[in-house]
Amino acid sequence: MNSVLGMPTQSIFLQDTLKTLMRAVEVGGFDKIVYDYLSRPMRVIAVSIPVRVNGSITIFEGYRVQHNNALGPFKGGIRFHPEVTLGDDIALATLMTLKNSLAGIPYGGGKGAVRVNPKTLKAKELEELARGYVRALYSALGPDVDIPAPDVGTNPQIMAWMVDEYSKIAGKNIPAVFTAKPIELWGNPVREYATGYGVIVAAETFMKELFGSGLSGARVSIHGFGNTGQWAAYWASKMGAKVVAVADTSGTVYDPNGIDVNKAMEVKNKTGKVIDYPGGQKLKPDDALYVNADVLVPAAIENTINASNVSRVKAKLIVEGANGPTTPEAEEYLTQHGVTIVPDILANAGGVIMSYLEWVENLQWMTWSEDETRDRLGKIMENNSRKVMNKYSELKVKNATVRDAALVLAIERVEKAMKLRGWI
Ligand SMILES: NC(=O)C1=CN([C@@H]2O[C@H](COP(=O)(O)OP(=O)(O)OC[C@H]3O[C@@H](n4cnc5c(N)ncnc54)[C@H](O)[C@@H]3O)[C@@H](O)[C@H]2O)C=CC1
Ligand SMILES: O=C(O)CCC(=O)C(=O)O
Repeated sequence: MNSVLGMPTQSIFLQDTLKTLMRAVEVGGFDKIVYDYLSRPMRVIAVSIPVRVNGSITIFEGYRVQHNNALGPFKGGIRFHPEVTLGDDIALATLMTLKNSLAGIPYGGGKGAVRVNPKTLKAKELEELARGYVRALYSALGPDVDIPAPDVGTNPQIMAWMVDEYSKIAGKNIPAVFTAKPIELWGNPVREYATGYGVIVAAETFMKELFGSGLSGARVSIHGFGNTGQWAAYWASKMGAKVVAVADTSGTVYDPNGIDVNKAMEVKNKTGKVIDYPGGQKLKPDDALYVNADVLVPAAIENTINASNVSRVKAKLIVEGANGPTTPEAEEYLTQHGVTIVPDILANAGGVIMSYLEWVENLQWMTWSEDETRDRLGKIMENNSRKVMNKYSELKVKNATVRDAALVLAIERVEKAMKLRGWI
């Protein structure tokens, strides 16, 4: 099957995700049935969404992959991207099941996608697409069924339109069905920066463990300068690191003396291009992966560090802000060369952990303060990083990776839930 409603299903990302999952199932000594469950989604819903674009109707394909709900409602973002495939969406939903399990939150995993370049749509058209997605999927969503949030190409404004559409159909306000909403519409201020913040708490914890000192004075390079990358840069700099490179599709800004992160964020939000930053050397987008840095944060998209470029990476610690940025071949090379990778399902879990806290607030119609929430999130990220490190030191398999340890912990929790439910 090459397409569903026109959306391609092929995905190197999915093949790699399944390869990595199989490896962890073997490392952890799990039964084959566990792989059989986790290597396929429980449900895939494909919908057509008609939207009037420039006066005529365009039909967009929308998807929601509900991967596994043994631990609770399906949970994960919605991606608007012109090249996303259904296979990519399945890979992302699989990672959500594992991420939510490792995070210790009461969620299964899901992910949505629409094959669209949101930058080509006018605001009204984007709103119609967001509302159309909810109308088409209404019966499959719900605060105790499936709770979406943003991912690449979506944002709090889109969540606001979505929660409004869902509430209109339901005939009452139901805030807890979407997370990462604007603050004025039942959101929590921490969610905006939660993913990047969590990446940096994980980086700090691993730096201390591996090198005996935290991020202070360390050189950090950030590839991808959207929600995850910008806030990772911000918190790295706040924790005393020197951010030497930041990159988006317009290029890399490199300054070995350190970039003014606030200025870079201001420029990016004004012109849409980080390359407009006044100062530093201007390099190609992928050069941020290769600069001299102690810590590299890939925060753009999957398959960024792969067999073709891995030998150029110089950092000794890679902290995955993006989902699936390192292919298995690249990871094997890096492991052999003494590089530690803090895997996506641990490193970028700050976003969904904060979504969970927002959901708990919404279910009770209450709010916590920003400081209280960030503190709670930081502690969860630090504890989970330590749990993974401990598991890593227990693994007796040759060439085991931190990713293996994280996945084994994640699989253990889902396996227990599936056993208790009588699924396996
Ligand atoms: N937003 C969130 O809360 C979470 C996001 N993630 C993951 O983080 C990654 C980034 O997501 P967001 O920051 O939300 O997306 P975003 O759309 O806000 O930002 C993506 C950034 O990557 C850049 N980019 C894309 N391709 C690039 C390339 N080839 N070279 C250099 N830069 C490139 C874009 O220019 C943009 O600056 C994705 O893998 C996403 O799944 C993971 C957990 C939560
Ligand atoms: O906050 C959420 O539910 C979305 C998180 C997400 O999509 C991710 O972690 O990749």
